[in-house]
Amino acid sequence: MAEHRAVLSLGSNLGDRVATLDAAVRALDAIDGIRVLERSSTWESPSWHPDGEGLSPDYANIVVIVGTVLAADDLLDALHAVEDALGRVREERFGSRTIDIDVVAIGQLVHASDDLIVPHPRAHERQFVLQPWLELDPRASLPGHGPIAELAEYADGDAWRLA
Ligand SMILES: Nc1ncnc2c1ncn2[C@@H]1O[C@H](COP(=O)(O)OP(=O)(O)OP(=O)(O)O)[C@@H](O)[C@H]1O
Ligand SMILES: Nc1nc2c(c(=O)[nH]1)N=C(CO)CN2
Repeated sequence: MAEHRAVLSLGSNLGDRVATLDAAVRALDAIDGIRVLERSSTWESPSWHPDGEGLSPDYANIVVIVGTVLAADDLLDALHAVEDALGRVREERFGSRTIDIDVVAIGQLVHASDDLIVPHPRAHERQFVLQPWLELDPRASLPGHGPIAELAEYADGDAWRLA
């Protein structure tokens, strides 16, 4: 399969957040079929949860752009393997975690299987995704939602550069 570009969002709000993000980027790059092409700086934001913001420790988030020859569902499996290797425990939905890796977009693909929805259904409203992504690719657009520069003007919440 030809290589395509995928946008990934990585987040951590437990332990040494930046060290975990660094380890996740290295682990992604080490996978056969995935190459890390670009990495944003680290952004911090209050934890988002459907019940309210700031109920758990602040997150550190980055966006990474990878080139991959993996099919969408295989890419998700590879991300889960990295999460598992870095000690993620799957507990409650939207709960605290050492590492979370989401597929934000794969080129202009629109895809929905039982396990994977692309674009990510909440990415367009998350500053902790839009701000680091804007840093890497200010002209990017999210299929079905439009230019991320416009989405960032309306998205709720706050995110600030950590490093
Ligand atoms: N674009 C996507 N990226 C990652 N996981 C996805 C995506 N679409 C669907 N999923 C599914 O969502 C399930 C739950 O993922 P996860 O635990 O990361 O959710 P969450 O991080 O709590 O919430 P959110 O997805 O809002 O960040 C995964 O097992 C996966 O099958
Ligand atoms: N700020 C922020 N909040 C979150 C994040 C995240 O990456 N950043 N991930 C979550 C996983 O469901 C839930 N809440």
